[in-house]
Amino acid sequence: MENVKVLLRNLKVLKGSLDDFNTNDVPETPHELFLEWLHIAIRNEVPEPHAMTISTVDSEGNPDARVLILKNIDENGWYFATSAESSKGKQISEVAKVALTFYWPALGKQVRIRGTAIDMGRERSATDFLERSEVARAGALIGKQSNSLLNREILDQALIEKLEDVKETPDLIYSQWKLYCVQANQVEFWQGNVDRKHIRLKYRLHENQWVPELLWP
Ligand SMILES: Cc1cc2nc3c(=O)[nH]c(=O)nc-3n(C[C@H](O)[C@H](O)[C@H](O)COP(=O)(O)O)c2cc1C
Repeated sequence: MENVKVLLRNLKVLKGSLDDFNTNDVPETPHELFLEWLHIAIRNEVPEPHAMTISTVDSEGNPDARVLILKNIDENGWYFATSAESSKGKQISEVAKVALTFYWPALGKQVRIRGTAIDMGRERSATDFLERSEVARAGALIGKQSNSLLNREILDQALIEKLEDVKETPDLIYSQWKLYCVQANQVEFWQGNVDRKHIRLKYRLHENQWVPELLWP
């Protein structure tokens, strides 16, 4: 049998010429620095640079994590949207504390955000919902995200029906769709280095001011 341990050990990480990270002159807020890094990722054609892992905990403190798409970022925080009926939706309604993780491998850059997911309310959630493609709206309108599915034919049939509904009533809104904003209290920027002198800069929110500090790698 193949020796997976050897196979894994021989895989390379943090390849190529990675950027330096000048920590002497950083923006006042992590939001601005995040945008700078996101633009670098987009310019460098990092695949799906807006994909992030969102970690939640359930009411018993058991962690959970999955990938979602970042919808927006502004001075208030990082936005994502999902179904309130899903596992993550239920977990957030019980414990609103979440973490977001971005990793852009070609750049050796990681960003870690810790904070609270705030429900943006009915109107903004509806606007986000209507900005989705027809098929994405149809999928969401079925509801039941993260519930057991008996077989794939049921999903196919439900999608056909909901797509017809969406075409007939283009402003149909799935009431359980929620847009959330993650209001951060800590944001860490990690720049990998081939010589393992990784650079870590963490912003902490202290009395409404962002305070950056370096961390040991
Ligand atoms: C690249 C990528 C993007 C995704 N984007 C979303 C998204 O924006 N919203 C969403 O609800 N699920 C998205 N998913 C699916 C989630 O990872 C997850 O499977 C689903 O939301 C159910 O999660 P839950 O059972 O923890 O609630 C995405 C998955 C991938 C791999």
